[in-house]
Amino acid sequence: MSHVTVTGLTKRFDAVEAVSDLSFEVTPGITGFLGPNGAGKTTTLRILLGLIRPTAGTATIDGKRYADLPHPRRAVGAVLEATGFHPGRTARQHLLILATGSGLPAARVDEVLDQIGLAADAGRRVGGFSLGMRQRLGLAAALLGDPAVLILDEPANGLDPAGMAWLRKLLREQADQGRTVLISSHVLAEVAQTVDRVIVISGGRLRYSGALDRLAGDGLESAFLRLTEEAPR
Ligand SMILES: Nc1ncnc2c1ncn2[C@@H]1O[C@H](COP(=O)(O)OP(=O)(O)OP(=O)(O)O)[C@@H](O)[C@H]1O
Repeated sequence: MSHVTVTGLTKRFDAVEAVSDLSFEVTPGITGFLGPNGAGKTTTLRILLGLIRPTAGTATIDGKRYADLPHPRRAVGAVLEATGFHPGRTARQHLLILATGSGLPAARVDEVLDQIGLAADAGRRVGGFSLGMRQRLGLAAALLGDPAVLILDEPANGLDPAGMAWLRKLLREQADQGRTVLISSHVLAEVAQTVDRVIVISGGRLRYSGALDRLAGDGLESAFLRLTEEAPR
């Protein structure tokens, strides 16, 4: 059973403490990682994915830091904001380079293109893709290694209502297959239809971790505001 564990995590950027002694556990199913702008979500996810070092504490996937995972792309698939795609490459070329670099079979490329609904556009240059198509391509890249953990930073950005419904269905299928899915958002209402559990942070600190329906009593938006207002930094 794959799990993500954050323990006593702190990250300081000069004078700013972006994350402060943060601890939580993410288990299989879909968990929303929520907080207002600047709450520390992206910083936490970047530490989890080994892109920046914490000042203190640990963030692990199945008990291992990202850098210590023997096959990172098979353990965790991630889509962070502003994923850079070379505009001159086609979607298929892009995925093939990633697959080859990670020792994954080339056959996975067409499987994920199909799964993500980009098969018909696989030969087009990414420079001509819409934001929603880029989001799909990012997801295709995350799914290449068939990982047990998916980490998605603001995956709904750029998706129209049909795209959102499609994303919800895809993530539910992943969770139903026993995967652990963590999705960040600064809008609770945006992910409320998608998630089972939520982790709410504000000012770099944990405000809530638990079932979504325990929050829903007094309305999701007001629960979110109550949890995240007056967060001391
Ligand atoms: N590289 C950096 N250098 C300096 N400060 C940073 C850096 N990265 C993040 N911060 C600061 O850390 C805090 C948390 O930022 P972070 O991007 O983690 O928040 P977030 O919850 O992802 O916000 P958003 O919803 O707006 O994306 C902010 O005050 C931000 O300005």
